[in-house]
Parts: sequence; structure tokens; C-alpha cells
Amino acid sequence: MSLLKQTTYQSFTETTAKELALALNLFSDNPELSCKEIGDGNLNLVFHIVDEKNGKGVIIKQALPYAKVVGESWPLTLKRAKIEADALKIFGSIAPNYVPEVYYTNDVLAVTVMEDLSHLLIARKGFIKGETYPLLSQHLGEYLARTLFFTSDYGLSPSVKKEQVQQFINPELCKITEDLIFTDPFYDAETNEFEAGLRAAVEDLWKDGELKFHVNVLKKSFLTEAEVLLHGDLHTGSIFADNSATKVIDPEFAFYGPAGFDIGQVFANLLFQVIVNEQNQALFIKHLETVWNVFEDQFTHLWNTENKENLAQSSAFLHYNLAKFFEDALGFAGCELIRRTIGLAHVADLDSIVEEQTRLAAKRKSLELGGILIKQRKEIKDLGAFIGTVKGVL
Ligand SMILES: Nc1ncnc2c1ncn2[C@@H]1O[C@H](COP(=O)(O)OP(=O)(O)O)[C@@H](O)[C@H]1O
Ligand SMILES: CSC[C@H]1O[C@H](OP(=O)(O)O)[C@H](O)[C@@H]1O
Repeated sequence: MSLLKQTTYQSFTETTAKELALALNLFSDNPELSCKEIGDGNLNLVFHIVDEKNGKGVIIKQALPYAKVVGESWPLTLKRAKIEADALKIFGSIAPNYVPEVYYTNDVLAVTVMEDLSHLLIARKGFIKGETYPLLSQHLGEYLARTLFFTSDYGLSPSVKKEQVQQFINPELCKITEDLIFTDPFYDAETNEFEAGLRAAVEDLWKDGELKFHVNVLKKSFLTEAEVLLHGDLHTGSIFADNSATKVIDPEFAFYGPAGFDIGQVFANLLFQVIVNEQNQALFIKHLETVWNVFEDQFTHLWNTENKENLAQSSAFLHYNLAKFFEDALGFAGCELIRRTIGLAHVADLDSIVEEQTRLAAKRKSLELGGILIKQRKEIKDLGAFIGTVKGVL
């Protein structure tokens, strides 16, 4: 039976992924297709299919019924493929410059076929090689402003927004974030992973009642505040870039949550480079500033020109919202800094540092800065205070 008509799930091999690409007629006549599984993320299969005649490629991403990084002992819903495909389509319609085109989706096979972005590089990998991507922060500021405004109650009508809230109910993927970002790193959980040289700093963190209070407040916001459609996992491993383009992939954690969460993930993942990349530190600090400045400018413009809610068109209410997003973003960034240092899913920015004392020093800074951002987010009122706080830890 044709794969397109399949009524039950089967996981793909390189051969069956190629068959699907052929059945979809995405290539010119008689293509000579090659296929390689290139997934390096924690969860899914990703097949890169290329017509060797002309170099044209497509990507077939398929969810497995479990988390790839752990194996079959961690079952995971296939519905995440539909969430990801639907989110790519919505974000693509709102911010087309920054999202790969989706060519085909199949909910039974848990498959999304999309634009091949292999001419770009995953930003985290590029940073580690010494790239700085001058336009990245301007693009991310615009992406954030557009996606967070146009999916809010002020960019959509509240009734359409409520339908989207329903469409993006994503309990299993949210549970991963609730556990891995907001819970496990803050006690002696089995999922945590950290090197022996960090134990004293980690035990201090576990004993810090004030920190845990604030993490509970942030977790409550993540659990309860359906402000906007979030990407939900907006780290630099989910961003392709070169010196002129930026594309955001992998929104399988999408759900309606607090706007500051996506902004905070971007802040934290740029902060890893601020911490580890002495040579380009000033450029990454500038990236942080630009993300926020562009986000604030463009969100303000959209608020003033595209607002569906007449009563909301007041500068005091706009500033109330921006101040809330900023404060939340600092707190969420702090949680991301900590979980990527001692939790289950690490980042290569820190782990690839070969020299042990340099690596431990960077990880201690990440933990310290994370704690400060979580506990002092209300006092860090603006960008200047944020950058001052960051510099105080370097
Ligand atoms: N559209 C794409 N074009 C080219 N490569 C891609 C594309 N999407 C994913 N990849 C490759 O597959 C890897 C894993 O993709 P990702 O969506 O992050 O998977 P996971 O959901 O498992 O984290 C990426 O790091 C990238 O190398
Ligand atoms: C077992 S999931 C851990 C971690 O992986 C996800 O990232 P990605 O899919 O981009 O590899 C997400 O950040 C989860 O917290």
C-alpha cells in the first residue's frame, strides 16, 4: 500500500523515507535520491533526502513513539508531530522569513516534510566554531514580536485565540519542561547530570529556599498563564543561521503559555556564549540587547497598529505588558541556565570546553547568574540593569 494511504504508524528507515519523498513528487522527473538520517536532537528522526542530479533537498521529520535520547522506556505521544506541523504553519504565516516552509504533513505517520535548510548551520554549532551571525538578534527580535503579538488576545480575537489554546493542548511535552526545567534541577532528582566538581554549588542551590520559592512562582506562570502561542523550546539548537538568514525550527513543545518563556530561552542560550566566548563576549552582549530592543520596538508597533482590543490601546497598559514579559523572561532565562548546566539535557556551549577548570568555572557562572536572574528579576527593571547584572558575574 502507498505510504500516503497508510492507516497505521510505522517508523521510517532511510529506504521508506525515500519512498515517501518519491510518492510525494517533490522532485523533478527521475530523481536520483539519496537519504541519510541526520537527527541529532533528543526526540525525533530527521531524514535528509537529496536529488543527486541537482542537489535539491527536502527534510522528512518523524516522531518516534518514545523519546529517542532515552529509548522505548520513555514513551512519548506521536501527537507532538501534529503540534509541531501546526505550529510551523501558524508561525510561518505570521513570520514567513523566519520559518521553514512545510510541504506535507501526515498525522498517522507523525511526519512533517519541510524545506531543507542545510545551506544554513545550527546557530549553537556555528557559535562554537566562532561565528557570530550579525543579523541573528534583529531577526529573533522580529520573530518574537510577531509570533507573540499575533497569537495573543490582542492580535487574534479572544474567541479564535481560545480555539488555538485548545488546538495546542500539549500535556506530555509540557510535562517534560515542567520536570526538566522547573523541578528536577532544584532537588536531587535521578534525571540530573553534573560533574563532581560542581557538587558543592549544586547542593547550595538545593538548600536555597528563596530560590525554590521563586522557581515555584515561575513554574506556576508556565502552568497557568495562556498568554500567547509559544515555540516552547527556543534554544540555539532550534535556530538555523548564516550571516544573512535566520530560521526557527522544532516547535513540538508549542502551547499557550507566558510570553516571557520564549524570550527567556533566547536570552539564556545567548548568555551561554556571553559566558564562554571571551573573544566575542561584547558581540553576544550586543545580541542580547538587540533581541530585546527589536522585540520591544516591533511589539509596540504591532500593539499600536494591529490591536483587536480598543480598550487595550493605552501606552500604560502596553508598558505594563512589556515590563511583565521582561521580568518573566529574566526568571525563565535563569531556569534555563541552571537546567542546561546540571539537568538532563545539557548544551555543547558548556560541555565542549575541554579544559576542566575552565569548564567548571563557566558552569559555576551559569549557575550563579541563573540564581540571580530568578531571585532578582523584579529588581532588574531594564536592559541596562540586566546587562550590568550579567557583567557582575563574568
Ligand atoms: N529543515 C531542516 N533542514 C535541515 N536540517 C534540519 C531541518 N530540521 C532539522 N534538521 C536537522 O536535524 C536536527 C534535529 O532536528 P530537530 O528538529 O532539532 O529534532 P528534535 O526534535 O529531535 O530535537 C537539527 O539539529 C538539524 O541538524
Ligand atoms: C528528553 S527531552 C530533553 C530536552 O530536549 C528537547 O530539546 P530538543 O528536542 O531540541 O533536543 C527539550 O529542550 C527538552 O527539554
